Amino acid sequence: MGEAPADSFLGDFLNGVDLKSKGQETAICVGSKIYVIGGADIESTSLVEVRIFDKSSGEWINPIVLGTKPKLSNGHSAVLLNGDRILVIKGNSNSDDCFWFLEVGTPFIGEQERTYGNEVVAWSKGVLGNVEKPIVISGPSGVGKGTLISKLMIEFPSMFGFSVSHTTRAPREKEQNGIHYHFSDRSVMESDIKDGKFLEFASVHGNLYGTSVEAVEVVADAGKRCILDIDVQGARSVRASSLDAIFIFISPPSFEELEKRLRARATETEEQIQKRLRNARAELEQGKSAGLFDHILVNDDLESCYENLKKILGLTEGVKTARKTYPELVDLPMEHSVSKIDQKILINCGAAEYHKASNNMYALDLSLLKGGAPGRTRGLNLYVVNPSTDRVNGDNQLS
Ligand SMILES: Nc1nc2c(ncn2[C@@H]2O[C@H](COP(=O)(O)OP(=O)(O)O)[C@@H](O)[C@H]2O)c(=O)[nH]1
Ligand SMILES: Nc1ncnc2c1ncn2[C@@H]1O[C@H](COP(=O)(O)OP(=O)(O)O)[C@@H](O)[C@H]1O
Repeated sequence: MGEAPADSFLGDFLNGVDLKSKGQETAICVGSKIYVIGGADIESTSLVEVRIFDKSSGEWINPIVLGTKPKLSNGHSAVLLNGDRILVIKGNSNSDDCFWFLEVGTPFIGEQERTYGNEVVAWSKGVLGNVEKPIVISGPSGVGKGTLISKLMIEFPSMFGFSVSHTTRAPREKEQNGIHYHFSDRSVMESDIKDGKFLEFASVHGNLYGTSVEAVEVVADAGKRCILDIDVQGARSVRASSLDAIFIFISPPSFEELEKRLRARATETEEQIQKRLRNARAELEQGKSAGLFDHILVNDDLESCYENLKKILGLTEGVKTARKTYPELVDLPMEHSVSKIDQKILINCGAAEYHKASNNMYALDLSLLKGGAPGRTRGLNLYVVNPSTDRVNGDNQLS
């Protein structure tokens, strides 16, 4: 327990201005709560601390803090967005590490608070620029998901990356750890799931499978479009998550053909084949669930199914490489001020001599934000503001 922040400290935002840069600590008011963000040891670049002052009870709360915490230098600004997350802009850092989001009231936070029965906040790193939507591919065992995905990865190596799942099942002969799956102990996987490291997980054919947050984010960090090969339960969980994806269900031409393929692959014992076939019937039913899959593809002739998959993904003749271009890095100085206009944040870096005269004012456009905790927050766009015309200059977009 401690004292409430001094009135002068809170004055501005209590008058309706939710911006405050105090160097070491910022305080943002959300409803009846004040979120105080700052380094405990401001002389070092310590990990940031978050405390909450509850105005109605007059008590301090130490929340459960999820996600990777940013290291704060002793200058940062904070802005409340949409009433459910706080944008924290670090001074003295460049644009691939200066934008962070502290989620305080998003659906993810609501879910976590129900799980923990405690006040929860979560950090999500902000990333400039965008990547195309991840692709979730589901379908019964033996339908040809892996075959279709390898064809895509071979034809478009720089465009797609595979989300490497964790599983407790034993590796097949040709499978490599870290490439096809992260083969894991059940106890380790269960403990990581408890720690919030997984985007989704499910028990499939008697084993535990799951997509870690990191598995998806490393692909996007590399500027690639992520492909997830997960079962229908996993697809449902991803639908409910912050990951905005395209959902494709692969269906067999007939149940007999599915059984034939599964047997011909010769990777499972008879008992495992029987289990997979039993589960296939339920999966084929669930694949038709309203609102779950955006596309259903029948994998009869492999080549024509692959052509249809490419069409769905917009891979017409001539498209061979990723469309993403990496944003230019920008250094933000320790001293800067921020103001919010609609979905844009104006960042004024002060003295013109610090930067080139034309580059000391930026606008951060947040209108296309995507993702969020437990993953990164993407879709941030940073523009140079031209001081002579005093408007956001779209031509100078840094991405
Ligand atoms: N929910 C979920 N399902 C997964 C994940 N990884 C793989 N699966 C699914 O688990 C099922 C079994 O996969 P696997 O053991 O590789 O066998 P296969 O489908 O017969 O090749 C398939 O339906 C996969 O789509 C995951 O991370 N999460
Ligand atoms: N359209 C197809 N026609 C015939 N065989 C196929 C077709 N698609 C895939 N296969 C074969 O079926 C088996 C199962 O395919 P796989 O990609 O491993 O399925 P999944 O990943 O969905 O379990 C493999 O031996 C594969 O070569």
